[in-house]
Amino acid sequence: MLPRLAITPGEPAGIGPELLIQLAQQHWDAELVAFADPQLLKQRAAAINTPITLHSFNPLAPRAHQASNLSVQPIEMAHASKPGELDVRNAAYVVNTLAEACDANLRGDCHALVTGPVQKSIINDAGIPFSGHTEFFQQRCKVDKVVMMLASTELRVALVTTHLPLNKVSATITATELTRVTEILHSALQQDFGCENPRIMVLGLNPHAGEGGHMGREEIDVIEPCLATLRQRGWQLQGPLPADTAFQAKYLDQSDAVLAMYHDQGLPVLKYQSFGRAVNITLGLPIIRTSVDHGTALDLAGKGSADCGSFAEALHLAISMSRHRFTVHQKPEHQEPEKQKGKTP
Ligand SMILES: NC(=O)C1=CN([C@@H]2O[C@H](COP(=O)(O)OP(=O)(O)OC[C@H]3O[C@@H](n4cnc5c(N)ncnc54)[C@H](O)[C@@H]3O)[C@@H](O)[C@H]2O)C=CC1
Ligand SMILES: NCC(=O)COP(=O)(O)O
Repeated sequence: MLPRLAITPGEPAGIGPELLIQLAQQHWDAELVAFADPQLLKQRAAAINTPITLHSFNPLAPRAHQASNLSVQPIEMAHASKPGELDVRNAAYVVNTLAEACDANLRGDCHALVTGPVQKSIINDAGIPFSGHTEFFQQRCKVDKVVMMLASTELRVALVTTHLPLNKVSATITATELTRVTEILHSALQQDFGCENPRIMVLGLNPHAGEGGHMGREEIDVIEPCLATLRQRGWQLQGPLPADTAFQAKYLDQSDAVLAMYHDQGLPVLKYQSFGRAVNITLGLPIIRTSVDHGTALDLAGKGSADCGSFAEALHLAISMSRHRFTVHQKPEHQEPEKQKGKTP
């Protein structure tokens, strides 16, 4: 099968459009379909002095990727965009690209969705409540819960809470929430990452995982009992471990994923190790969605100097996940993870 990827370049003033233009220069064993304004893509290609030929996307006519070409599902911007300059008038355009690309996947016109970075603040400034792609696609796909996981070849980190102010984190970590997140992570590790009996390392919330209740009780009251219940299913769940000492080979070598309680507990570690090579994956959606590990980098936009490594990894992962999910009775090459060393498939 020829995987067809719906790709949203994200914030037009950011680096997303030029990263996509640069990646289009390479060979891809897939069809790449940009859900974007064709004028934006042409302008950004000219700005970085890179050729691009655009073709109208036709869901009925698969077109294998050719270097310097892109299929496009045109979505018009409200206003011409300048690199590095946010424009609140284009916020609705950004959201439209996400909605159309998501719907194309739900209809079965595309096999996976790969997103470039959006500027969450400008979307909110436009009066559109938006905390992230993760929550947006959860709502659009009408599922009750999804999980954000970032993965590199060395490490996978999933989050119990995502884009939430720190002062709301503790109250959000209930037994129900933690159970649901662990279930989604466990199932995704089995289905999409080839871990037959996933080993999950769970972090505590408080310093020293609560120091026996002297530095917070969430571990004793919520996390430990929840993990004990889940272990009755035969699941391999380690923890809750103190987050400051958990990220060492001794523990990581024995786990397929780390489950962190909140965004800035887990992601700085992963990004310190793998920034520019990691992929953000939304688990629990009915569609495949991967994304970059970085933001809009307005300071670099239009210069052609931003690193496209993470965007490339997001495309590769979307292709391999599509092949795995959409090819019946065929074991693709990447499906030997129990024996492989890397954390991304
Ligand atoms: N997937 C997404 O849509 C994401 C969006 N964001 C959004 O991006 C906006 C800016 O966020 P920041 O925290 O400033 O993060 P950022 O990732 O945009 O920038 C942080 C630093 O990393 C550098 N950087 C980022 N991507 C790079 C690349 N590909 N190559 C070379 N250098 C790169 C930037 O120049 C900057 O110095 C925010 O609105 C945030 O919400 C942030 C993370 C992910
Ligand atoms: N730190 C990850 C991030 O902010 C991207 O989140 P999302 O927009 O993919 O939900």
